[in-house]
Amino acid sequence: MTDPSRPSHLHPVPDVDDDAPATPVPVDNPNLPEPKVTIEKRKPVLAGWLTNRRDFLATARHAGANLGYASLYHGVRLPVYAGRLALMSPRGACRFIASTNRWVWDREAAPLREFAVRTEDVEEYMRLARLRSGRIRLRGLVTLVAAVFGLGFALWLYVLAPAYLYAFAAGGVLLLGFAGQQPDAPVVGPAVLKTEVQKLTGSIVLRGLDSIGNAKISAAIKKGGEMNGLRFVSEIVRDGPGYRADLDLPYGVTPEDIMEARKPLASGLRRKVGCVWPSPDPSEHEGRLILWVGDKPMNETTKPAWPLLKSGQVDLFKPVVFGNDQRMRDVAVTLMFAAVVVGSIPRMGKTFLMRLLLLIAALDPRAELHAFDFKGTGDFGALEPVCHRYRAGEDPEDIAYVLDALRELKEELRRRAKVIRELPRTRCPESKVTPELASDKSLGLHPIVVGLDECQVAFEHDEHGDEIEAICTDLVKRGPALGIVAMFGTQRPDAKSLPTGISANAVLRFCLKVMGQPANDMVLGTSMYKAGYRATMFSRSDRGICWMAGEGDDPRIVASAFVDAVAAGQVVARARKLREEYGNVTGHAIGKGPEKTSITDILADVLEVIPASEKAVWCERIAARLAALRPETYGGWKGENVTAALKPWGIKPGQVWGQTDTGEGKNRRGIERAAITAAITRRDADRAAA
Ligand SMILES: Nc1ncnc2c1ncn2[C@@H]1O[C@H](COP(=O)(O)OP(=O)(O)OP(=O)(O)O)[C@@H](O)[C@H]1O
Repeated sequence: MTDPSRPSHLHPVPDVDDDAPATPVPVDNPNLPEPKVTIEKRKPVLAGWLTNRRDFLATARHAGANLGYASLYHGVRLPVYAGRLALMSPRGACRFIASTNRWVWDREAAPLREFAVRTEDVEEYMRLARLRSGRIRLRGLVTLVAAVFGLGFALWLYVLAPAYLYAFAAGGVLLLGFAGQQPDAPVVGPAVLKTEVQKLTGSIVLRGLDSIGNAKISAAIKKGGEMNGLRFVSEIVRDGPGYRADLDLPYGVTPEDIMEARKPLASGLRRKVGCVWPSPDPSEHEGRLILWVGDKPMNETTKPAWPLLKSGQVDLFKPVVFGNDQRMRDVAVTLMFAAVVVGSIPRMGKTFLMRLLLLIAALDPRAELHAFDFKGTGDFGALEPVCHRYRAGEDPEDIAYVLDALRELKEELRRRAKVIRELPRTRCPESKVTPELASDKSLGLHPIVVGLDECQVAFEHDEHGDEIEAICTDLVKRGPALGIVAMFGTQRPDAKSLPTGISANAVLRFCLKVMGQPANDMVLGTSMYKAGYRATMFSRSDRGICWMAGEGDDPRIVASAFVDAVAAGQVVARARKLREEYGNVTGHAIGKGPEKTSITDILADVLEVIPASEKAVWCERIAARLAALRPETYGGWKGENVTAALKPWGIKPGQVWGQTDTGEGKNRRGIERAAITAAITRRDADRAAA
């Protein structure tokens, strides 16, 4: 049992002998030295927006834009303003006469004089009366002189320059109209209506935290915080377009607990959820929370332009800026030594993000680009002038092209592994491609970047899906060390579209909006949803915003830069120039495709081996004839290979009567020539329509 008289810092050691009393051991040694480490944080001399060029430009641009807008707004309303002010000028004139009258007769001091009369203070009254007569004399004189001079000036203008007189008169009318406005309905209203965003204060933060329903936090707030470790560690400051609060959470509570409850937290803070971004502080302990609350939701904040849009070159071995975080600070990505997975529901910006990553690769003149778009809409079309291999579509010949290109890459993997194995340790100490090796053209170890958008189409292909998956898994596992970066984009992140060999081994993961935990964890990695990294929290308007995992310790939210097809074309034009100078314009960019090892046109080949004189031929015979026609492609084919290859074209084998080599009559599975010609007609018509 615990001895209540024992000080709390004395804890019993485990009993060795059950009968002997537990020996108390002091835990808090009074002589334990202090760590003597004081952490100092200097406040910036100048406000952040004054020292950061981008912030300064953003502020100036914002002010300039408001000014321009206000000029335009009021400019078009000038005639209306003039009319309304003219209408109000009689009231203004009356007010002017009345106030001049009050001033001349010193009416403002009347209450004082009345007071002196009421209190029968003769002396005070006499003093005020003297003051009044002096004032009336002076003010009357001033008014008279002003009236005489004004009239004289008007007459002088009337004689010498009547146009000026009218201008002065118009100005006077407008001034009188201005004075005649009703205070609650001014003629000239604001062009830009401003709604003040509430300042973030300590009590608002505590109110928000209290509302997430965490028992430890609520108890700590009730007790006054400090007892359970809850405290602000520095004052709340402006940080980019929002406020930042740094606080220690109660013992045992982690930032992930808060990140999981962003919505109730936003409700407690009375902000949109897109404004509220709790995160851990990687440089501090596990209980430190950085709460950043933006003035506007992230998707409504204007993003800075992509720094590489107009100029610049890339070294794929170094981090390259590709987007911004919630505070609009640059976020960089290092593509080298990574395999990349991008997942989201449709229309959230997955293809744009893949294209952006391919543009980054294009700007490294050493890199070889392979871009495959199975959606077939030509989203990667802008990249064609810099691609070594490029294909858009999912027709059999497109799949055949990609397969040939991937087979080449498989060979390339083998070759690279051999080159690296044979290099001396001094040149290649870590058995992986280094920037120096990548720049040595004689070794052929330049970066290769392969992007497959809507990769599920390829992986689920009836005939070649397994082979494509095997090669891609190899690219993901061995590729990074050998300088090959493979990127996979899918709008259906499940085990079939993103095979486990790929999803489990990818280093860089980008998850735009997804609908549930399985898809979230499939893209970001196991248990990410539970840890609070949830791409389900994004709304449909959060296009281009994703969780990025794999760069840095913790996943982070990034709004990827917006580069549309036109801008992509401009970047590619620049990249092409860089590549021409470096001497790296190859393959598709100069009209060359991969070496054909797969079937390109099975229909044409089958038709070639079934002469018009034969109505139908057994599948095994077609296989033998195809092998004779193109041994490199069809060598080793059997009847079932023919059946599988023709299946995507809707051609099914039927029973065909024929004779064996020994002259015996038999019924076997075969293909009708007419079915092939019909399929070719259908295909050609579809292509013409497309
Ligand atoms: N970084 C971004 N910032 C803002 N808007 C973006 C961004 N990226 C994409 N968008 C917008 O989102 C739309 C959809 O983008 P995209 O075509 O890349 O989606 P997707 O996820 O690939 O769709 P699908 O799965 O149908 O191919 C684009 O038309 C674009 O306007």
